[in-house]
Amino acid sequence: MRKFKTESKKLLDLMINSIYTNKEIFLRELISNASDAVDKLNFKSLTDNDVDIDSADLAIRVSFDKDNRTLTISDNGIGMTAEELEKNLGTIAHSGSQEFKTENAESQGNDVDIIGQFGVGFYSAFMVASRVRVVSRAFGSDEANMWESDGLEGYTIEPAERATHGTDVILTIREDEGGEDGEGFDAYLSEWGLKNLIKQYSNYVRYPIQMMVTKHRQKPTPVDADENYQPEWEDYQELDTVNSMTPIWKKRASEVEQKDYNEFYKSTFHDFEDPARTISFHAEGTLEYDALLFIPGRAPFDLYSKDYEKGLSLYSSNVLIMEKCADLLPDYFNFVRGVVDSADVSLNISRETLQQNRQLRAIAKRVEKKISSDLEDMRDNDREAYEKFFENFGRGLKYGIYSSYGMKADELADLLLLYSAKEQKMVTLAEYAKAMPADQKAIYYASGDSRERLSKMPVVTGVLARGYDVLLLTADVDEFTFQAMHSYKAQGLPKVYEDDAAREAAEKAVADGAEPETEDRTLELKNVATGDLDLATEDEKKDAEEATKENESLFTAMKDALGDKVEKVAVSARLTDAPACITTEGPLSLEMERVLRRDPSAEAEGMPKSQRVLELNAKHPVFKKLVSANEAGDAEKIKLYAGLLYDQALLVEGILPEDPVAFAASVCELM
Ligand SMILES: Nc1ncnc2c1ncn2[C@@H]1O[C@H](COP(=O)(O)OP(=O)(O)OP(=O)(O)O)[C@@H](O)[C@H]1O
Repeated sequence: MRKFKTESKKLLDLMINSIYTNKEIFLRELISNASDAVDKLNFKSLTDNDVDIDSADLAIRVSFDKDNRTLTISDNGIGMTAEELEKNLGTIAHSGSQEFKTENAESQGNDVDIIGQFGVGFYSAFMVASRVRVVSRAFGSDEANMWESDGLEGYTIEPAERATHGTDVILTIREDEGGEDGEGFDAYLSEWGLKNLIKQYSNYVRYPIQMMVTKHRQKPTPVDADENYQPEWEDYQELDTVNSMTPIWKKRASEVEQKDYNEFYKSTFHDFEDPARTISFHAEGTLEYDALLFIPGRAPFDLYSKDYEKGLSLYSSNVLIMEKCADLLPDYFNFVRGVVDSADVSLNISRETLQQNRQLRAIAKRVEKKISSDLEDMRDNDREAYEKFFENFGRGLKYGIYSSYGMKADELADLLLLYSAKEQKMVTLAEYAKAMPADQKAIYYASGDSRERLSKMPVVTGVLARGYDVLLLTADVDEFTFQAMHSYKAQGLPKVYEDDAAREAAEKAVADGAEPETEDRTLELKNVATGDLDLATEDEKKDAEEATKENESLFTAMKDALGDKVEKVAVSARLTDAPACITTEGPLSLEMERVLRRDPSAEAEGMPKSQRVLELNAKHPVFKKLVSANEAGDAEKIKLYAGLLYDQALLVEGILPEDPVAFAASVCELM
């Protein structure tokens, strides 16, 4: 017996016990070796006239013998001589494939897709096998040899028999340890287990991977069968190609029909609906790769659960490296499914991940750009589909802005759709800004749990009455997103001229045929129910100031009656028809307070409270009643009215009075 070199022994031990996290990948490694061997012979036949083979015959075969616990991976590739067996399999970390690649680097072109590079993959067989035999006959030689080892001390090489060129790798599979934590080795001796592994890791290997599979058929009806004959069925075995070979992402988009993409999507990503969009591209440069991405037509049920795993499948030379490579997708595009395939990425030795995150980052950046521009295209050219997309996945985009504290707003803000109270449909922020009257200075929004209710709220109707649109936000995350964004940079708005002379000059220029001037403007996002909207005209402001001055004692009395429910009571500059409304000062709006309160831990942690203001409409008859009660010194009435106005203003916002019984009693008392 020849002994493994000492270093090799250590390495072998490392291989078997630590390099791989997943034992099942041994099959991927052995099939990749077989594919390399076939590829090398194919390459030779293309470059050497003496090598006469029919490339249609090149194939890999997987078979098993349950009774003897053997699994065999055969190929009719280039094979190995005794010396090559010694060099390639006797020395760990010697890669004949890497050598082949280097030797043929110049003439190689696109005709080969050699997978091997480290010279270790073969030994992963010992993770599942107690003994490995390799029977090989080099192309052009009439001798065969067998390499054999138990993966511990050493190996033997002896003459053997093989009818034609190629290699059989015969594994004696370890005994199954059974039980829940057992190794499940028996799966490597079963048709479905092997088929699944081939499909999972080696589906796109360029050469057919054949296996005898069991099929079911109806037996022919006997000639003498009468009407009582019951059809009989039988199992039979047939050699089948298990892998689908050509990776669809390597084909040009123009060569593939959408229905084929749809089929691929559905079968690969287990969806029953067609994807909403298919994005395929080929990147060239320092890092060459193909990518095929899908935007699903519906949200998977677990998208917003913590079990949901984002990621794209990463392939290298048609072999699966990682099922879900999370680094390839930002969180807000976590719904995208697809594949990235690159022969250029530097794999780590177990071929389970990459050595360099820099490469992943470069791919991820490009992938993100492609997704964004595809979404923009859908938004601009197929609004109906985009609305559906946004319904499914918009929450993630909003959350992306919020969780990055607005840093991702530049990338994501234009992908948002929001409901316009004026247009009564979903609009983008750019569309909102474009439709604004020239004097509008901010983007207005209201936030609550139903569009219906919001559109009737006095703070909303007040702003609408001034001719300004209001966005009605109804999702939990909406207002948090808007606060994180703070503002939106609208591009190409009609220029606003501060002084008349400049405006007239510009108008004249346009009349003379010049293009109207445009400008970019940063618009603050303002909640119509918080702070000062600064919408009142000079006259309105003056009226409000006067009413405030004249009724100071009334406001003090009402504030005293309401206690710490409100920060203050004041004259409103935003109400038109309603007698009163609740607004807030500071960053926390009523709606945000309500969303935060839904978190059960909020109360215990000392929930921040919004600073509420009871605003009164000085033009409303109710106000006159308050004034006369105050003049009459009727403190009881002021208290009753203050409480009622406060509760009903909250009711309009969809917030129940803190003490509904007291509220009902007050209404009765008034009646
Ligand atoms: N079926 C085969 N036919 C011909 N040569 C083979 C076969 N399997 C392995 N070899 C040779 O043995 C060498 C070592 O194989 P091994 O799987 O350990 O490494 P590799 O494929 O070169 O690299 P990697 O570790 O990246 O898979 C290969 O480079 C190849 O030259």
